[in-house]
Amino acid sequence: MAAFSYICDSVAVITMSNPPVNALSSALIRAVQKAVEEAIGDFAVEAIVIRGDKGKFSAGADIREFNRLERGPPLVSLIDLIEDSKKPVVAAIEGVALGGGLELALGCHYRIAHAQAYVGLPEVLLGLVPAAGGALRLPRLIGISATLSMITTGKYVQAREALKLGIVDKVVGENTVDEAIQLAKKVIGQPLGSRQLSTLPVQCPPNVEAFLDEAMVKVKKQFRGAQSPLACVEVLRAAVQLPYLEGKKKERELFQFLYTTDQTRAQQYAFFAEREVAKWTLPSGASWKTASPQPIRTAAVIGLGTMGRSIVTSLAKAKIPVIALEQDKKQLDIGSKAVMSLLDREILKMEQLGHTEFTNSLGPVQFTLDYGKLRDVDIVIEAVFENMALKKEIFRHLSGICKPEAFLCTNTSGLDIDEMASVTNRPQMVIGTHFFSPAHIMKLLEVVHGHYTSSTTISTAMRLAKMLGKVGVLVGNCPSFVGNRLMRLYVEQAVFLVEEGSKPEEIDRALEDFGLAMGPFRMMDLAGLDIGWKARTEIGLTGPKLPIGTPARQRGSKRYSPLPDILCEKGRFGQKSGQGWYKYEKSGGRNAMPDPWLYNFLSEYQRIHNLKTHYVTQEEIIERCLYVLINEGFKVLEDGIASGPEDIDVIYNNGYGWPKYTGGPMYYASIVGLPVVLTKLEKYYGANPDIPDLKPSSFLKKLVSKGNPPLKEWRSHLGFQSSML
Ligand SMILES: CCCCCCCCCCCCC/C=C/C(=O)SCCNC(=O)CCNC(=O)[C@H](O)C(C)(C)COP(=O)(O)OP(=O)(O)OC[C@H]1O[C@@H](n2cnc3c(N)ncnc32)[C@H](O)[C@@H]1OP(=O)(O)O
Repeated sequence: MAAFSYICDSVAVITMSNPPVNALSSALIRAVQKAVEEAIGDFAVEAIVIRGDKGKFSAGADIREFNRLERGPPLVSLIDLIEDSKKPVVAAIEGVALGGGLELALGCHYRIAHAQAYVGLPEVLLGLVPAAGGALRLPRLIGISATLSMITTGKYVQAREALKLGIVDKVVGENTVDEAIQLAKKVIGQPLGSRQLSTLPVQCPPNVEAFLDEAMVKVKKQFRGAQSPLACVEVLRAAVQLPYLEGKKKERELFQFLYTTDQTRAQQYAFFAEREVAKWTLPSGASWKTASPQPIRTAAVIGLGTMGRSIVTSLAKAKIPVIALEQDKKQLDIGSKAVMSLLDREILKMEQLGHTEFTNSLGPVQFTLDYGKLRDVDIVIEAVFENMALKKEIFRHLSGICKPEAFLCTNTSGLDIDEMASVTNRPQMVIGTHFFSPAHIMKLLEVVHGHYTSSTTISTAMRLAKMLGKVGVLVGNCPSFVGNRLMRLYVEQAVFLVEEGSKPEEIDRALEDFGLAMGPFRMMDLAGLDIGWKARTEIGLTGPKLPIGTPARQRGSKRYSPLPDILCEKGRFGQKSGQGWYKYEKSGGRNAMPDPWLYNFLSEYQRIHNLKTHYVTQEEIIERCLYVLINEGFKVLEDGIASGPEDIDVIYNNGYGWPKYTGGPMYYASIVGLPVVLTKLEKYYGANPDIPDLKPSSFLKKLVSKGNPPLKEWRSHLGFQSSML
């Protein structure tokens, strides 16, 4: 770890070095400070360039140091030292300048960026605000409105957009450091006043107070429950209302407050959990370290339904040439139009951001009816609808056509990977890749490891996730895998609560107030109630296969609610039919309105089934819906379907709209306290013995009996003998 300087003509070049991302640890800050002081004091130096080692400027403050007590020299004073320098300082930005890294660059008098570099202030994603002057300098450079959008979302901005916004002075295609040195030489001796951002006025829209009030309302709505986006608006208010130095105090105060909250701890946990799940290990000893992913130069997607289209789009966005196959001309025409329209939208989005090169860098898409075209692809992703017989037929076919080295993936949300693998000539190269809709936007990829799947296949699928900009989470093969297995119980619990007297909108509101992106009833209406109905009909839970005489509200010894089936029988499929749990302005409408028809229907249903209703509190809604999900999470761990609680949390944070500021369901359980979760589950199971999913899992009980250990120790209490991974 070092920040060393060399002098090129009269320009000192200071290199920040702290692999892998040059995070600004105490030691690095100290080293940079020393180097800057030396350069300022050196008569031979007339200008300074600051760069990051190994093609990365800096990913910001070292997050790993956040929880440590010892602290080095503050980043803020280093940045002030740079800005106050009488010798011009140029930031040469390659790779990333994020958080404290961008704040440091904003302290420099000039910024040059490589075209592929990204800048951003993502502190909000860690439950914090920029606090090293970033929220005060940026609005002085690019204005309140653009700063607001950047700091409340934490989005990363590519160099060309940064140039358009005015964050950087120049974008170069190569030799960023040399260009920075040239610029530094050119500006030697020029006045620096207008380049010292802290001395400039904030660029405000007219009536800035009203603008900020409105922003606060919007941000509250958009990031329901999250504290840091609100603090971001507050820090901008301080930038507007207070002189720079006073603003700095406020920035620090807000940071200090957020720094002690549960939310920031949860978000930091979520950040590291996302990185942790990439480091998969199997009980056999195979792991991300030892397995070698194979190159993916070309791909094919089979089926151009909703999922297939967006998977093709996702591959094209990742610049992977893709062949899209459909079974007949009509489906191919419909599918190809849909894909082209998705790609057009992506191009438009990128062009609006100033990425003119994007159009040319999409992977080419070829549409075909001919399986023969798949002969040479490296990977095939089957994305036809959930029908085992059809999927097997396709896999049998692929087995005979594709080159022996080709990997065969299935996009299924819960079917048996081994059954599909068994009909191929390469079961070790078959793997589940469960995408989430829309696949070109959602970050999660559940990578499902079958009994035969080789470690090379796993590492290739995990590499694919990374190439697509997604978080891949390795899970075992069981019905519905991890995400949907937990989700089914959560949704079922919500329906039971409606039977017991609650209303869909009350349940949705309670869970949305908790922070979930969408409550279960709005979610069911959006996804389409007919999908679950079809699946339940196929397995005989309802419909003609249901044995005559089966009690309406019981399957085996378990409670069952036929409510969703009855809604479907009445043609209420959700948004697509204009009616479901809610009513909509029209078929395909999105505006969910409570439906008086449903209230009457529910009263009648409760009367027919002789149900005693009770007042369901918000607390009961949250606890029953979430704890049943969490309980299943413990069972998933016990069954060896996920290797640790982090995997479940990453799945929920990235695929199910779980509020990241609670860390994920398992982290949330650890904060509530496992003894509390256990006691509540025992209470609810006692009151509802016909819902066995409320019966506390033995792993939860074990952890409580071991004294409620912290989440990071849970894995060590799991036996590997039952691992499905
Ligand atoms: C009592 C309170 C005190 C009050 C004091 C008040 C005064 C306050 C003043 C100071 C305030 C400081 C303000 C600054 C805050 C920040 O800067 S917060 C950090 C902001 N930065 C980020 O959030 C960046 C996060 N990182 C990323 O987005 C990505 O990692 C990347 C940089 C884009 C690289 O991506 P990729 O190539 O895909 O690699 P990854 O796998 O993600 O990461 C590689 C490894 O690097 C680790 N890492 C990444 N960023 C950091 C970081 N900032 N700190 C530490 N470590 C980081 C990551 O964990 C990976 O590690 P391994 O898994 O071990 O390989």
